[in-house]
Amino acid sequence: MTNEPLIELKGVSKSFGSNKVLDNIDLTIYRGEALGIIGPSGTGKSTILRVIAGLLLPDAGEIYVQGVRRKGLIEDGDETVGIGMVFQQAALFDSLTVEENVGFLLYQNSKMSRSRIRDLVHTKLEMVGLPGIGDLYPSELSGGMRKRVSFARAIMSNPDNDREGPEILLYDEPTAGLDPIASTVIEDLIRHLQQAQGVCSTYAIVTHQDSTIRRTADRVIFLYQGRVQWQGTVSEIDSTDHPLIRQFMSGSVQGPIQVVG
Ligand SMILES: Nc1ncnc2c1ncn2[C@@H]1O[C@H](COP(=O)(O)OP(=O)(O)OP(=O)(O)O)[C@@H](O)[C@H]1O
Repeated sequence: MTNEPLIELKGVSKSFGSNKVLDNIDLTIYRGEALGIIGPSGTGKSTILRVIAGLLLPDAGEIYVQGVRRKGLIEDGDETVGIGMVFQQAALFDSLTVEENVGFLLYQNSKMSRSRIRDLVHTKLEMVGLPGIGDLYPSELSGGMRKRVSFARAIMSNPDNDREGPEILLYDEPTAGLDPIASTVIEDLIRHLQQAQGVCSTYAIVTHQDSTIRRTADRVIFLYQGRVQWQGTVSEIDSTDHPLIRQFMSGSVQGPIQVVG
């Protein structure tokens, strides 16, 4: 990790109706950092990822990408840093092959030849450890394989735009619903992609899984009631006596976190 800010949120707030989900959040993600975002269900973790990704506008506050203030959504196309997002559900199109899913944006938005896109897709599938599955359909894959295909899609880029892949990847619960071994495969892959040259050396990851927090995050922030209530290193999760962290990590229903439902 460097001490160079890649993404900065300053005073960011977001409400849905009367539900204030993010409340004056300040957060910096540094280049090369692996940031874990944890907190109880419904506390705004996916929302903050979507704000960071530029998929959702905050109601108040500013977002800086490499020191430049972002003016709109990512679709406005003036982002200086490539940002990829891996959604909670793999969100693949069932009627398309793996290759068509991974290369979807290039097929839709570029004039690149089919064979060139195929080659790029092949490279990305190799990076996620799934060479040779381009002709299969999502229904023929396991849940873990579908997740890895969605990683391949997130790191696809158009080399004509002078980028080898996104610089920052945002993962929303990448190991949800996977057994412990499949989770380990995904956790290893996340670290492997971070070390692969030129691709997504920085990431933020939302997760509920203990092993994923410990194996994929360097620094962790704890969101609750719209605020960053705690932050520390992964090892400090075990040493802190902060009541929110102690309750959350022990899974106790007794404590300051209000149990909903
Ligand atoms: N598009 C939306 N419209 C209305 N409310 C929304 C919308 N998106 C999120 N919310 C609400 O914002 C709150 C935070 O949702 P969010 O998905 O960010 O939480 P989360 O911490 O990621 O939850 P989980 O851990 O259960 O996935 C929830 O109360 C949710 O119902």
